Amino acid sequence: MSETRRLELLPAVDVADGQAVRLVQGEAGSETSYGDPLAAAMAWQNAGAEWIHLVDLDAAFGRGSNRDLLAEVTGKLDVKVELSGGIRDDASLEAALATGCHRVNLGTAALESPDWARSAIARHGDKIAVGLDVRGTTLAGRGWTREGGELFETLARLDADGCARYVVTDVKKDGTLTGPNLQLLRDVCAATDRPVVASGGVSSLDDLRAIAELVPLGVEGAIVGKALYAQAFTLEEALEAVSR
Ligand SMILES: O=C(O)c1ccccc1N[C@@H]1O[C@H](COP(=O)(O)O)[C@@H](O)[C@H]1O
Repeated sequence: MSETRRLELLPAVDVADGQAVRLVQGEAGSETSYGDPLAAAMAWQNAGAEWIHLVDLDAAFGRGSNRDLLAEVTGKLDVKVELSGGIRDDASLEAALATGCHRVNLGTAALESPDWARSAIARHGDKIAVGLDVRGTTLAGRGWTREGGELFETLARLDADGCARYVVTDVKKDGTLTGPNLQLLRDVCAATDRPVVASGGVSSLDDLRAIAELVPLGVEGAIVGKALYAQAFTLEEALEAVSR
């Protein structure tokens, strides 16, 4: 008898100007600061996290880099790290992988440099995930400021290229505490046999339970950001909520 997998939770640590921040719908200037990124990541690790979703927002926006800081944070954590933001060429990819992170997310590069993304996937297999950040079914890149094609066409291309996993973010939900876009997750799971990590909008333990219901469809994990920082629930409560 096959056993249903438990939903993985990935607390998010998004870094801008050296600080852990949360944005609303990815809008530059909407950030609330939550202090030292290492302290934030350690707090989630100490609360039982198996993963940290670690994002260099300045690199994603193309306005700077927190590369050394993110490498230091990754090196000090014992849990798995999913690293993203500004990974767009061989140099940034090699630097990201050299941190010892468990995997990296490609965003803009998967939209704008399909040949390079294909080659990165071929070279690194499941060390690479692609972030599909959407408004409706229109993909967004470059700090979510530029449109990057149609979701399902891009998904088909990336599936054919062997992409191992997708991190699906509803940009309009991100940082809003208005609940995840469950239909988007169902639609993506119906279009691919690769695992999907859900991102954007989680506000409550019931939201996490609702995402956990999608595990049999292919949802593997959920990124949780604002709700944890706003103390809507604790990570311990979240882990307990998805454990059964
Ligand atoms: O996570 C955010 O809030 C966010 C906001 C605006 C842009 C990107 C954001 N996060 C993640 O950054 C990477 C994309 O970076 P790039 O395009 O590869 O440079 C992706 O994982 C987004 O989800």
